[in-house]
Amino acid sequence: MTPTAAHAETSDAATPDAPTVLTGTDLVRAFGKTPALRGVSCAVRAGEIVAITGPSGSGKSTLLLCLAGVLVPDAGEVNFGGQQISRMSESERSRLRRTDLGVLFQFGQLVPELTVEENVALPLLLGGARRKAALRSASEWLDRFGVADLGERYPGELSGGQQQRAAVARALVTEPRVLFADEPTGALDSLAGEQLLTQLTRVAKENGTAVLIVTHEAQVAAYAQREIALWDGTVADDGLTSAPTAGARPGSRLFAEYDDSQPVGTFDDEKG
Ligand SMILES: Nc1ncnc2c1ncn2[C@@H]1O[C@H](COP(=O)(O)OP(=O)(O)OP(=O)(O)O)[C@@H](O)[C@H]1O
Repeated sequence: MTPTAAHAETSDAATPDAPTVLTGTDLVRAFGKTPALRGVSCAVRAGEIVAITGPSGSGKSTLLLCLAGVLVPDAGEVNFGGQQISRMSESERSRLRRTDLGVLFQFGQLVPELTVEENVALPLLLGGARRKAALRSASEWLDRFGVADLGERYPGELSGGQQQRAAVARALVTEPRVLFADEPTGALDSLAGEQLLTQLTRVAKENGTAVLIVTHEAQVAAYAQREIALWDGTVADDGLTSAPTAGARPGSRLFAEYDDSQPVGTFDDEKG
C-alpha cells in the first residue's frame, strides 16, 4: 500500500487541544499464565486517529479489547467520558458499545441473511430506532462509503472490500465517539485497503470520531496521527507520527525503529 496525498492530509491533522475521551491506566491482563498486558497506560483525544502497533503477541488486540470494554482487565482502569468501563457490568458495557463505542474486526462479520442496508441499520434497530428511519440512516452511511447502490444486496454478493466498507458504515452508523478497529484492512488487497483507510479517516475526521487501529502494517500505521507501540505487553513508545511530509514517508517512525533493531523476528516473519 503506497501512502497518498489524501493520507498525508489526514496525518497532518493533529488534535492537541481536543478533550481526552478515553484513558487506560495501568492495564494488566493475562490469559491463564500468559501475560498479555503488563501495565499499559494510554489516552485518546476526540477525533484522534491512533495506531496500536507492535510485534505479534505484544498485546495489541488485548489492549484494544480492554479499551473497548469487550475484555475486562485483571487490574487497572478504563475511563470513557468519566465512566469507569472496567467496573461496569457486561450489560452496561454492551449498551455502551451500541451507543458510544464502535468495534470493527478484520472480517466485518456482516449477517449473511440480512441485506447490506439491513446490516448497517442493525445497531440502530437494536437501540430501538424505527425501521424506516434506521434504513434511511443506513443508506446515508453506505453512501458516505461509496456503496449506497449495494444496499439491497446480500453480503455474499459483495467483494471483500465492499463488505468491509459496509462493515465500517455499520460500525459508524450510531456515530460512536470512539471506533476500535482490529486489523481492519487485513483481509483486503492494497488498493481496497488504502481506499477503506482513506474513507474511514476522512469520515472520522468529519464526525470527530476517535479511531484506534490495531495493525502490524507500517503503511496502515502511517494513516494515524499518533502511534502507540507495544512491546511484550508494555508501551515501548507513544508519540505523534511526525508526518509533515507523510506522503513521502514509506512507514511510521516506530516501524522504522523495528526494522533497524531486528530482534523482533516475529514482525519480519509476519511480513513474510
Ligand atoms: N484468548 C486468549 N487465550 C489465551 N491466550 C491469549 C488469548 N488472547 C491473547 N492471548 C495471548 O496474549 C498475548 C497477547 O496477545 P494479543 O492477541 O493481544 O497480541 P497481538 O499483539 O494482538 O498479536 P497479533 O499481532 O499476533 O494479533 C499473546 O501471548 C497471546 O498468545
